Amino acid sequence: MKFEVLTIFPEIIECYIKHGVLGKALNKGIVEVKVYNLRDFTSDKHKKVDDYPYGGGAGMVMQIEPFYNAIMHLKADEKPRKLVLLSPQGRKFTQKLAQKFMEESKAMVLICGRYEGIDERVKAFVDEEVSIGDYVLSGGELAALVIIDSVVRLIPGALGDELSAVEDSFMKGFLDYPHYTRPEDFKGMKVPEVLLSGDHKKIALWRKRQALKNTLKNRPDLLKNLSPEDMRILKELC
Ligand SMILES: COc1cc(COC(=O)c2cn[nH]c2)cc(-c2cccnc2)c1
Repeated sequence: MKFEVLTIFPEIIECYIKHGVLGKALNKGIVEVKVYNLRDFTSDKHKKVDDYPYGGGAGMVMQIEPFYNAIMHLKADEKPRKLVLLSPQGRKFTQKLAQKFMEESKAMVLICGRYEGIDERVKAFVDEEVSIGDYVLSGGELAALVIIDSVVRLIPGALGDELSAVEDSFMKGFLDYPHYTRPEDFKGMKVPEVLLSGDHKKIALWRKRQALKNTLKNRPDLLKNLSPEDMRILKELC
């Protein structure tokens, strides 16, 4: 899978992708990330990318020309790609959408805005407008990294044998169970006995109960389409 990122701060993306799971996936050749500086697609000596908003108002708006020039440059190879604009106004990004992007897109262009936003006419060249949450960031770069990270984790082989995205809690429709590791007793805070029992059936049941308990407490909105067994456990918790 290939990600092409349009941004005025390429170093934000380049720094992050060298580390962890993404770094390994890049080294394995499972994913490719190319970052383009929008200032390289300007036509003035000051490499201007923003201007005052028509109609007045606070702040600056990013101009269409650098985005247009960059998108036309990418499209010159005539390869299919999904163009995604990161914005607070976009449709909500979820694990389900990450799965859809991984399954359907061989290449994605992630378009990062800053300032008060970008010229609305850029959207004529975009396939999707996506938000990672109900808050305003200083720029789309963090949102682009969230999308790259969550989609790459789903690519078969990206996580290696030790991890599996399929096991990720959101893939199962609820929050994760608690995790513990050594020491068994930290200043009197002990690891739950069941996890030391070696009884894998009991451990699995305990983990399911804990996951449902956490989900009921923090994200009841996720509790739908439960299996009869999960519903039974949930009823015990209520
Ligand atoms: C493309 O237009 C944008 C993009 C961004 C950066 O992205 C996010 O904030 C984001 C992406 N997913 N969830 C949030 C921010 C603004 C913006 C800034 C100030 C006031 N109002 C809007 C505009």
